[in-house]
This record gives sequence, structure tokens and C-alpha cells, in this order.
Amino acid sequence: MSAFVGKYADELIKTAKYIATPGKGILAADESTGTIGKRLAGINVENIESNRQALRELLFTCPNALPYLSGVILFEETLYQKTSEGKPFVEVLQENNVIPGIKVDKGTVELAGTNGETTTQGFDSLGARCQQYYKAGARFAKWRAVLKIGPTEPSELSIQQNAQGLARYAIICQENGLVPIVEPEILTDGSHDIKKCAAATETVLAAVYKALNDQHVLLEGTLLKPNMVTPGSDSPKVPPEVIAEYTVTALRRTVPPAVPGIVFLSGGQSEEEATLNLNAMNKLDVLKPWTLSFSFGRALQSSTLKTWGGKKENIGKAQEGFLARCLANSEATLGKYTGGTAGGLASESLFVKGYKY
Ligand SMILES: O=P(O)(O)OC[C@H]1O[C@](O)(COP(=O)(O)O)[C@@H](O)[C@@H]1O
Repeated sequence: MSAFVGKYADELIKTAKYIATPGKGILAADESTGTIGKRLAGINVENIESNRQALRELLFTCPNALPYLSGVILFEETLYQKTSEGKPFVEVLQENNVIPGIKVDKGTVELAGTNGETTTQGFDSLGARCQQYYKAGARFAKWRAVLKIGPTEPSELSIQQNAQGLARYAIICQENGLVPIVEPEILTDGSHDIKKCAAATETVLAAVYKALNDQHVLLEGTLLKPNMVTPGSDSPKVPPEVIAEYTVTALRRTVPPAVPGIVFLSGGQSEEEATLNLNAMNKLDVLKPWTLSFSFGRALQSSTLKTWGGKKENIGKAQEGFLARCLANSEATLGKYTGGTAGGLASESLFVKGYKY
């Protein structure tokens, strides 16, 4: 049998295509309570619900930023939160043609017998949770699989487990009306060169698309959220044009044209770096059958978070910074970002070695 065509097929295709509109991208604001706690600790703000709500309100009500976004990924708590004036966040987004999405994975666990490799959990009652999230207004989902590069990593076991997991998650989402964002993230930790990252990325993506096909996933109703192909964090940096060349080559070799959009994660790159790399990819003069856009967490929020610092009086200034990053990344999806519009904060590396999300 070929792809599964259930009752949601047309809607899934339409949603995925809309999210992949050139000029728009995704804000990943789906940090789990633990992860957002680390971000808030960085600005000395307590990890309590009211502070998490305040940060998300700052982002979702940022004047003029929403036209640059087609989707926002939310954590479960945020899906049901409201603005301080009592309007559900979901409505704020919908009124601005931004599609609410939801993180449905439950984090990673170690694969026994490996050197710290992991698989992602969250299959228990996943179908029922998807139905609830659909009712609450979500139309797409995200599940993050994490792989790493080492002397013998990613191992065949981790490649297969994570590919199967992503494919199983994807078809459950599609059966329940949510467009699955398939995220196989290869971490940048290590001293490897860009060629090693390219080879690992191609192998992992090939396994992921084989698994998606095995599980009858309708590719037109999916999106891919991959890492960019870069040298390891302990290796010298290379220019955006080189990253663009290697990344687009890896994607052209492995991602079918039926997939409407590829939305990159930022993975610890500085805000400016992530934007310049995305821009360079979109400037490359080769056939790219999918939209290349962003689904950044840290690279959209870091300087905004620092400027805000948890203080009401800084909200306006923080929102100006957020708008600047949204605009810059929108331009980068069109290959029209000229760079340098970011202040000093946006150039700071966000990479943390051995970072545990
Ligand atoms: O461990 P968590 O809370 O799932 O967070 C992982 C984060 O990684 C992402 O998948 C990508 O984020 P970055 O762009 O910051 O790398 C986010 O969507 C998510 O918030």
C-alpha cells in the first residue's frame, strides 16, 4: 500500500503547504518546563507559571511580528494559557493567521548498551492526546529525536530506533489531523569536520524517509526539521556559503520533493549565524523543490529574553528585538537578508557543550 489517505488528508496537505509559505517560518516556543527553566535561570527569573506565561505573551503579542510567522510550536501548558487580558493564546495566533502547533514528545531516554545515545518517548496515549490538541486548536505537532556524532555514533541501533519512532509518531499524528514535524536532530558536539556531519545527516535522513514510507506516511502532509550541516562545535567555523552547500546537497540527496517544507532548528548557533546560514541556502542556485525556512527556538528568542530580563518595563524593547529577528529570518527564507541588522547580543554563541535539554 502507498501513503495513508485518511479523512484528514486534504487538510494535512493544506496546513503543511501553508506553514511552508516562503517569507514565513516557525517560532519554536515549545520548551518543556525543564528547558524553559534553564533559559529563565539565565536571566535570574523564577521558573513559575506566571513567568512562563509572561514570556510567551511577550512573544505572541509582539506588534508586527506575526506576519513573518506561519506557525508557533507550543508546550502543552501554553496551549491552554491566555493573555493577561484573558484571551486564549490560540485565538491570538489564529486571528493573525499563525497556526498553533504542539510538542507531543516526552523527552529522551538512554538506549542501553550505547555510549549515551538516546531514543524519544511519548507513545503512550499519543493518539488520544493528538485528538485533544486538535480540539484545542492545534493543527501540527513536533517530536524531537536526538542523535550524536562520535567515533562509532550515530550507531545503527540509534538510527533505526529514532527513524522508526519518528515514523510511528508521524502516522499517529496524521490519523488524528495534525501535520507531523519530523525532527531528527544531530547534535553539533564534537571535533568532527563538516564532511562527517554531512555523511551522518545523509544516513540519518535516508533512514527516516525509508521508515516514513514503511509506515505509509503522507509526505505532502509533513514537514522536516533537521540540523544544518556544520563542522563540530570543537572545530574551526566555516563560512555560511560552505554550510549552505553541504546542507542543501545532503537534503537534495535524501528528502523527496513531495515534502513541502524544511524548517531548520538552530541548535546553539548565534541568532545572526543561523539567519546568515539560512539566507545562504536560499541564495544557492540549484533546484530546491521544498521551501527552506526556520523553526528556531534559541535563535529567535535569546536576545529578546536577555533584554526582557523578567521586567515589565523592558517588554517594549524586548519585542523590538524579537521583531528584528522575525524580519531577518523572513528575509533569509527569500535569500534577501543582508546581515548586520542585529545588535551585539544576536552574535553571541548560544552553544553549550554537552547541553542536556
Ligand atoms: O527539550 P525540549 O524542551 O523539547 O527543547 C528542545 C528545543 O529544541 C527545539 O526542537 C529546537 O530549538 P533550537 O532552535 O533552540 O535548537 C525546540 O523546538 C525545543 O524547544
